[in-house]
Amino acid sequence: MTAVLRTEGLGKRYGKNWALSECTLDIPAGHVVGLVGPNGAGKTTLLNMAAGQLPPTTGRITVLGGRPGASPAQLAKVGFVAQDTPTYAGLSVADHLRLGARLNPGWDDALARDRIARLGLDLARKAGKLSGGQRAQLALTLGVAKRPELLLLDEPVAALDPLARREFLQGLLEATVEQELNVVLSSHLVSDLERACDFLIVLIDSRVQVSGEVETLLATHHRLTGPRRDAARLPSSQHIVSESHTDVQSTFVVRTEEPIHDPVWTVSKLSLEDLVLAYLTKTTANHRRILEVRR
Ligand SMILES: Nc1ncnc2c1ncn2[C@@H]1O[C@H](COP(=O)(O)OP(=O)(O)OP(=O)(O)O)[C@@H](O)[C@H]1O
Repeated sequence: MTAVLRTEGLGKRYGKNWALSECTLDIPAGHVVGLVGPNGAGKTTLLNMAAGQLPPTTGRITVLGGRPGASPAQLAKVGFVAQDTPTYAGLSVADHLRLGARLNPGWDDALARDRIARLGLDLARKAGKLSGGQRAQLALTLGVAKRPELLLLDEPVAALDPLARREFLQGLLEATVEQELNVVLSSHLVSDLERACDFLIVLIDSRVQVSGEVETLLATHHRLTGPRRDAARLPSSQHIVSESHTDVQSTFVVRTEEPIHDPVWTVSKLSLEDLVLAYLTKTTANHRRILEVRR
């Protein structure tokens, strides 16, 4: 099966700074993928490259088997809703639908109108007069009605209130099932992604820290709590994601395919949020170490 998104050593540099580096990913079809990371992690950069709006500095990227933005057919396969919910302030909701119909060969007008009606949006209202959340919903409608095979959404729920967030993500889930749509959506909040996504990419400081199916990630990451122990004493099959110690106690988050038999540990499961936080903690600790060495 063709991968939805495949990257190999992908990187983007602005001047001396890498916005994304050494990014290697293989996302199979049939997923709602959450791309999570703090501000400035490189999420938008990756999505822009997948949409064909930004050329890579290094490496390779293919989307649905093709080069992003390489042809009208490739462009038609990918829907992209950028971070600032791109709509035209002076155009009405109906104008946006007409524009969508004119620009997209696979436009599904019935789907678009049905969605707008369900959202209770007034067709005559100018986009500039909609609330931020309503504009986000309009932008999503335009993305979905294009009937792409892959929909890329950059922070789609950032402007929405909690109820609208839930409705938006629910609507997205329905669309993915009804239309066999693949989705990659970014957020810096794991809680947004927890309900909607079944595949996760954690991007921190321009690098992919971990990626995989949520179920597999949760099954292979564990928290170990027990008497104080040095990290060097953990078996090599246990990859340490984060660690913290008091005088008497140690807590590790480890990634391992192997069962954990050592009786000194109390082993507990992680939530998706715990898992992401563990990677964040690791990166912050590394940062501190680098700064200390430089001083
Ligand atoms: N056009 C640009 N010129 C220079 N630097 C840029 C440019 N675009 C992005 N960057 C830098 O690249 C890094 C990654 O930015 P990016 O927008 O991809 O992050 P992000 O994860 O989407 O962040 P956010 O959650 O804040 O939107 C940041 O350090 C940013 O300052």
